[in-house]
Amino acid sequence: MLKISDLVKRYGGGEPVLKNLDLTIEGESVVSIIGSSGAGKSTLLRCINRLVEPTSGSITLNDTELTRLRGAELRRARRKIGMVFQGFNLVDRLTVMENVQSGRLGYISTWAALTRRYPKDDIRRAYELMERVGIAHYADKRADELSGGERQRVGVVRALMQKPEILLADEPTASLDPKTSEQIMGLLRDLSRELKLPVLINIHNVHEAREYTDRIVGMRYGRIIFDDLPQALDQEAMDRIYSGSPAADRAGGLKEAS
Ligand SMILES: Nc1ncnc2c1ncn2[C@@H]1O[C@H](COP(=O)(O)OP(=O)(O)OP(=O)(O)O)[C@@H](O)[C@H]1O
Repeated sequence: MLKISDLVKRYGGGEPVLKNLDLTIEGESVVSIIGSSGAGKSTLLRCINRLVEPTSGSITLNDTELTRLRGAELRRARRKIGMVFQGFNLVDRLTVMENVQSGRLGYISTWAALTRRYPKDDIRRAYELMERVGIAHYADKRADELSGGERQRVGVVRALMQKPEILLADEPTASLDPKTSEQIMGLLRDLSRELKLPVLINIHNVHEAREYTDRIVGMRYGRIIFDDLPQALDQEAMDRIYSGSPAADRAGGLKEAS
């Protein structure tokens, strides 16, 4: 379970961009965060894995209070948080298998990693996961020879190799065409169920949030102003979340979804 309490983030001396946020996510649910550009969605995700340092408040993942950790303890705790990125963040010149195994860095010795002598169990797990997401036949291909959807599948497998306790996805479909986007969203939803893994997705596409996630959290000016089932996201709620924002901010809104 992820529990965020009274989270505040202020960059420099300015206004807080996260204002006393409370959010709890239980296992096996896929939660999307929507909101206009600048609402604080990425900052929230980055506070969870401490890429951004919260100003105050607490974030607890299962029994570990992430906000208190420093140094080696923080590095250990970060391994429990899988991350999937908009731009995939693969190493292009490495193979799919090498990219996937980089999810085990921090678990295996530097020597094993440098000489590509991955433990047998890690190779078995990598093949199982690659098989599951349909990229096992690309194991020896260079990452830059794959399509966007295939690259994102590599990104997902790399994150799962960490055996994470939660998966955070920061705009995971923003670089993909609509059909591939839906496949990746469907995959994240199915993996969440199969692995009993909570997944938190920062997403601009409201249609995908409604179709593929169990719960939608709407942010505006650093606050959560909507937190409900997808079917509760009606026009009035959309207007509250997006009023005054450019149309592009509500990509795939209610009209396109219906
Ligand atoms: N490193 C930083 N230093 C200063 N201000 C920042 C920094 N990162 C983000 N901000 C500000 O914090 C606010 C929230 O940004 P954030 O990126 O979290 O929003 P977002 O909802 O993810 O937006 P988008 O959908 O455009 O990615 C914005 O006003 C942004 O300018």
